[in-house]
Amino acid sequence: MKRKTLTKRSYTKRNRRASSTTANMKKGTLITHLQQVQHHQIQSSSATSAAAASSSRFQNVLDSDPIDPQLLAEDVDGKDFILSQDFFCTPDYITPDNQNLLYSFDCNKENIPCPKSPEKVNTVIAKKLRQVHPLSPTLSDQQPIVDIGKDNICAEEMLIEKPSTLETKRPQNYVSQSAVFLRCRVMPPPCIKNPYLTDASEVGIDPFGNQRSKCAGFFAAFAGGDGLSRYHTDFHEIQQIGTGNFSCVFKVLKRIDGCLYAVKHSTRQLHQDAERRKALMEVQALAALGYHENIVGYYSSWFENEQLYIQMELCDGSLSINRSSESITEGEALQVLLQVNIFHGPYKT
Ligand SMILES: Nc1ncnc2c1ncn2[C@@H]1O[C@H](COP(=O)(O)OP(=O)(O)OP(=O)(O)O)[C@@H](O)[C@H]1O
Repeated sequence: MKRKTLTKRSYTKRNRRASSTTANMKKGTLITHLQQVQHHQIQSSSATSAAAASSSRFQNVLDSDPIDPQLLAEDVDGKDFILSQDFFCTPDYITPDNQNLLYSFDCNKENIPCPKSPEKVNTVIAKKLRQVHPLSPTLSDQQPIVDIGKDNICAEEMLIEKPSTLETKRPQNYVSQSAVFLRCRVMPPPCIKNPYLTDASEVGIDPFGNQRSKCAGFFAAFAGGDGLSRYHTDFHEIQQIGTGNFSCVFKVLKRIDGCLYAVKHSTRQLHQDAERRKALMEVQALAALGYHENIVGYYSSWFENEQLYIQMELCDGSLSINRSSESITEGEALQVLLQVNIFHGPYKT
């Protein structure tokens, strides 16, 4: 950062040129420079009081302690000598950033009209939208209106229209900010390919498929009444792999971790508390059992659209015994019995 021998009130063009010259002078020309400055300060009829004081201080220094120009020239010669404000007893001012403004500002003139502050613009102000967490408690419908294109929900590029007294009319094509955030919240993320799974590619799904780019159409197909679907937000449904008495089971890809799971959900809506509690028993049993190689793994469960969803480990092949025509060996039969027995108590040999 440049430092200059610039007093606060010496913003005249002439003083600035002198100061600038001083700042640029670094080596071996001290005497010449001091004489020039002294001459300039004395001759200048338009010098300010601060400049005059500075000049007289400088004069005092020269008068009280005369310097042999020859000695000083020898001293200085060959050495880096920075002329600092310490020598001139002027304060250290850091170069202002907006010097252009100062150049055009002549402090010698009195009654300078104060520059007008920019008038408050009453028109629409375009502003970059701050990224706010969708669940932020500060969100409300009272916040500025967001104008977006139909399919463009990229929050950073959205323009906020500030309420204006002149513009009482809302544009036709607007949605509230909270609605936009809600829409962003439920937009499903891309399916991520899990690099730790060697057979992940066999799923055959474009992990960054086009489903996320057109969320409006996407949710029209899936969402329940409230437009939210955890199932479709978190999972990509691949195919149905089984049906039970009261449920159906789907092979799904979890978008965030790129792994395959089975999600089972009840086929009908569970309106009554008693129905829900009964359905939950399966979940609670699975959760309580914990991990066992012979028990299907349990991950999570939730109610959605009054249906119970259970996310489970995806088992190879079908658990249904639909091989009635095929004979099973005694060993296989024992294995099945063993696995079934786990649900009723520890197997003892
Ligand atoms: N985790 C899983 N992995 C692979 N396939 C599964 C899984 N869970 C269930 N299935 C398939 O879905 C079918 C039905 O599932 P499930 O056996 O849990 O239903 P159910 O208990 O018979 O039905 P309900 O719970 O409605 O009485 C199974 O026979 C099996 O083919």
